[in-house]
Amino acid sequence: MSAARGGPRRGGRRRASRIDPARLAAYRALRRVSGDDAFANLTGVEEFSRLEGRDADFATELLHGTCRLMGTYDRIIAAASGRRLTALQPEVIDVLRLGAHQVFSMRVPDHAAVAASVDLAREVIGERVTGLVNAVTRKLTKDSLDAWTERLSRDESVFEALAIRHHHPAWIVRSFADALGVEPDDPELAAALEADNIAPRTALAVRPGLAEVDDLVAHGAEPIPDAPYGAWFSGDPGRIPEVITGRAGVQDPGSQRSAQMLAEATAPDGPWLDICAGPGGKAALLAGLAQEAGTRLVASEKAPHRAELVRQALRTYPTRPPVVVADGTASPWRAGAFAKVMADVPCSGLGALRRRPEARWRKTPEDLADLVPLQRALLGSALEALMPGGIAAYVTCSPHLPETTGVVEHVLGERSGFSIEYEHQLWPHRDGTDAMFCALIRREGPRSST
Ligand SMILES: C[S@@+](CC[C@H](N)C(=O)[O-])C[C@H]1O[C@@H](n2cnc3c(N)ncnc32)[C@H](O)[C@@H]1O
Repeated sequence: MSAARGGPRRGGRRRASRIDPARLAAYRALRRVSGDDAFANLTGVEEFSRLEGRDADFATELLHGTCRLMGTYDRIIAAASGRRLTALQPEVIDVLRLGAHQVFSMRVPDHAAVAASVDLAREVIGERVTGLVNAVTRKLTKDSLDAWTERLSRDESVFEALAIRHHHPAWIVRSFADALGVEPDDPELAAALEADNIAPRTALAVRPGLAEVDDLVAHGAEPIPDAPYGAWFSGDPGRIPEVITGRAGVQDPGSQRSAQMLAEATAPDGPWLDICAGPGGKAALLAGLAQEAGTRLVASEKAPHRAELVRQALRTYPTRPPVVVADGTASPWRAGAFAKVMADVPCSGLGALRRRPEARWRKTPEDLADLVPLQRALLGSALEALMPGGIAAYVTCSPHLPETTGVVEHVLGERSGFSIEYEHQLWPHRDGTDAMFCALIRREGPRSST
């Protein structure tokens, strides 16, 4: 049995435990994700540090895949067990979730997935639950994932059915349909949802003036079309000298594009401001572009520890841009002092679901209740900081209309003398980027070109 098909190799020696280390580590990590609200990416790194090669790959796929499809697996487990999920012990649910992922989405033979789930249950919970785990996991193997989701979605509303088939909560399906402006039966909606089910490639961005894309290509990276500062990279970016020395960093091409759009817009002479700079990805790109344009960037961030990350991101520029700790909603800058302002506001993060396996199941529409007023206040403050003729970028890593065009319309509706010069929503399935929203908003006045 190959490791790819049957799971990780157990080695020839007899073990005290029948559980292979990869499944056990994946279970421990999943307990932290589902029980303690830990992040799967970070937890995986910690829990799998002692695993090597195939074991590490197997555990990572098992944890991330399980987290990504968790809501769907939960519905199937409830149906297969004939009980509400809340009637099951949390530890049992996690064993069954891992079993479901092996049965439905990994090349593990059914008998191996069932046996491994029963062994795991015995080891981490006790003999008394092995009968239940055996019966439910066996039942899962009776049908494919598609057959299960078709059956479970049959009597559901159109959005609920799409949610089950494409592994998202229904409110996010609705949100994407609204943002795309499509009916639920439009194939583009399915494509947008499916794009979230595929982990993105790692993208790097050089700091302008400190490194060239060719420097990254020399280490095996691949230039990204239409991203003058970006390159795709397979492998550990932490091993690239340009990343180690702060001359390049990891950054999605959608983020790169929003910084580039602001930098390339015409504006009067004057300094640039980033009012929500932490951890410093866009500030690092803007700082180099500002220097090339003969001006300087001021980076501002409310959280002191995130301001420190911005300082780290900017450390390699010979003329270090100032980093200040400030609440952007309190308009701490002199009104009209800046030619360009980046407002990359805190948001729901619905545009980066493909990056964080568990995120979609944690977010709720209620999260927006606090975010939208904050986003409005930050954009209002960004606009006040603009000099006549200056331009601001309002950016979210979300396509959710209330926090994208909804905020822009609200804020511009409250004041005169500003106009939208550009508005664009990127999508993973269309653009290969995170679903970043960017609006460029101009303050009326003369705009001599920089
Ligand atoms: C989406 S992140 C910015 C990402 C950053 N621009 C980058 O590219 O790395 C939003 C940031 O806004 C900060 N923030 C939240 N409330 C703020 C406020 N009232 N004033 C300034 N920054 C704030 C958060 O701490 C967070 O670092």
